[in-house]
Amino acid sequence: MSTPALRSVADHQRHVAGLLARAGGPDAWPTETVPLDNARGRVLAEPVLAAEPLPSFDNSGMDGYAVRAAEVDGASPDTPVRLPVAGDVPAGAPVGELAPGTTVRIMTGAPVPRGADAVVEVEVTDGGTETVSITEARTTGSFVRPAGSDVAVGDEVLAAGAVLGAAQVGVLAALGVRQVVVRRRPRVLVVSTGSELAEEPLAGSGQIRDANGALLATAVEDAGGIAVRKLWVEDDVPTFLALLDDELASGEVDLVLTSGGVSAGAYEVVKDGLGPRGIEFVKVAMQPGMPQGSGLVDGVPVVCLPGNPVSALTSFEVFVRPALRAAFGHPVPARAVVRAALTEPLTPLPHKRQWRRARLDRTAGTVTPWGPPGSGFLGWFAGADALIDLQPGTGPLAPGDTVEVWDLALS
Ligand SMILES: Nc1nc2c(c(=O)[nH]1)N[C@H]1C(S)=C(S)[C@@H](COP(=O)(O)OP(=O)(O)OC[C@H]3O[C@@H](n4cnc5c(N)ncnc54)[C@H](O)[C@@H]3O)O[C@H]1N2
Ligand code: MOO
Repeated sequence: MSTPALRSVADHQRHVAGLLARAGGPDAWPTETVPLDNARGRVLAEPVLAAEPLPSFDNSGMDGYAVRAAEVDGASPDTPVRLPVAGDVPAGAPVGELAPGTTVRIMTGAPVPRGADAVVEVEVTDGGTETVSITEARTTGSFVRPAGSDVAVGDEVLAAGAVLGAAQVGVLAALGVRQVVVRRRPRVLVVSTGSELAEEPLAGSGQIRDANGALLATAVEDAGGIAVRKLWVEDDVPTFLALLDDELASGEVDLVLTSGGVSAGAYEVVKDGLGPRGIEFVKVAMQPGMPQGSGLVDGVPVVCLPGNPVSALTSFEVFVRPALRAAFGHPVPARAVVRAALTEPLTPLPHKRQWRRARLDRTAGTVTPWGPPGSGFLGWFAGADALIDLQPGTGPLAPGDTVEVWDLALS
C-alpha cells in the first residue's frame, strides 16, 4: 500500500475554517434576540448605542458635604470654614437646591443639589450635623460625577462582535437595555460511531461506554455552540447514513461532528459512508489526531474526528473550536498561547506536530507533561489543563527550555 503525503496542520485548519465560514463572514451568521439575563458569553450582532447618559444625573463620588467651591476657598485646619447643614441627601433622594451659604450632607451616589459644584469628603470635616467645620478647600467639580461622564447619549457602548461578560451585561442593565441581538450559537450534531459502544457494557462483551459524545458536546458548548443532539450509531453504513440524512433533513444543524470510523480498518463506518458522499479523508501530520475527514453533506459542514477520545478532543481543539468561533465572530477564536519552561525533558516527533497534555503553573511559568503521548489516555487528559504544542524535528528539549502551551483553563 502506498503512503500518501500527510497534510499539514495549518492546511487542515484552513480547510475546516473554510467549511464553517459563511460567505459574508461573521456578519452573515444568523442572529436572535435574547433577554439580557440569558446573554452571558454571547456575541453581540449589532452595536448598542446609549439612549441615556451614565451617570444619569450629577451625583456625589464621596460621602461628605455638597458645597459651592468658592465658599470653602481657603479652608484649612487653622482657618476652617463653618457652614450650616441644611439637610441630608441620601442616595435615592430627589435632586434639591442648595441655598447660598449653606451645605447639605450628601452620600455617595446621591444627586448633587442645584447650586452646589463640589463635594467635600467627610474625612476633612468635623462631621457636624447642625453645622459643619470644613478644614480643606475643594476645587469646582471635586467629587462630583457629572451626568454622562461615563457614557454620553449616542455613545457606542458596545460594538458588534463584543462578548457579553460581567461588565458588558452590567452596563447594559444600567442603561435599561433588557434584550440584545446576538449571533445565534452554532448548532452542532454530535455523532459517536462504533459497534463497541453500549449504554451499560456487559463484562466480557468488548463493549465500552460512549466517552466522545459527552466530551465533544461539552467542548462544543465551551466553544460557544450548542450540542443539539448527541447520538451514537453502530458500525453499519446504511444505519449511519439514514440517521444522518434524517437529522440533516431538519435543517437545524450548522455542523455535524462525528467521531470514530475514519482510519484504515475494515469497519470504518464514517469513511465508508461519507467518502462516497463527498467527504475527504486525509492524514494530518500530527499526533494525536492523524486521521481526519471534512467536507459538506447536503451543504452542511461535516467534520469527522478520530475515535480515540484524546485524539477526538485534541482535534476539536486544533481544528473545530477556532473555526467555529471564528465563524460566528467570537473575538477570541484561538486558545491563549503562552510560553512556559519545561520541568522535564521532552523530545518532539521528527515529522509530526505533537500536542502533549500538560499541567501549567501560571505563577511559576512552568509546564509539566501530564501522562504518556498515546491517544488512549483520557484519564490523564482529565487531570491536565493545558496542551504543549511541539513543532516537529526541533530536537530534544531539556528542563528549563521554553515551549508553546495552549492554556485550556482560559477561554
Ligand atoms: N492500520 C492503522 N490503524 C490505525 C491507524 C492507521 O493509520 N492505520 N490510525 C490510528 C490512529 S492514529 C487513530 S487516531 C485511530 C482512529 O481510529 P478511528 O477514528 O477509526 O476510530 P475507531 O477505530 O472507531 O476507534 C479508535 C479507538 O477509540 C475508541 N472509541 C471510538 N469511539 C469512542 C467513543 N465514542 N467513546 C469512547 N471511545 C471510543 C475505540 O473503541 C477505539 O479504541 O486509528 C488508529 N488505527
Ligand atoms: O493520530 Mo491517532 O489520533 O494518534 O491516535
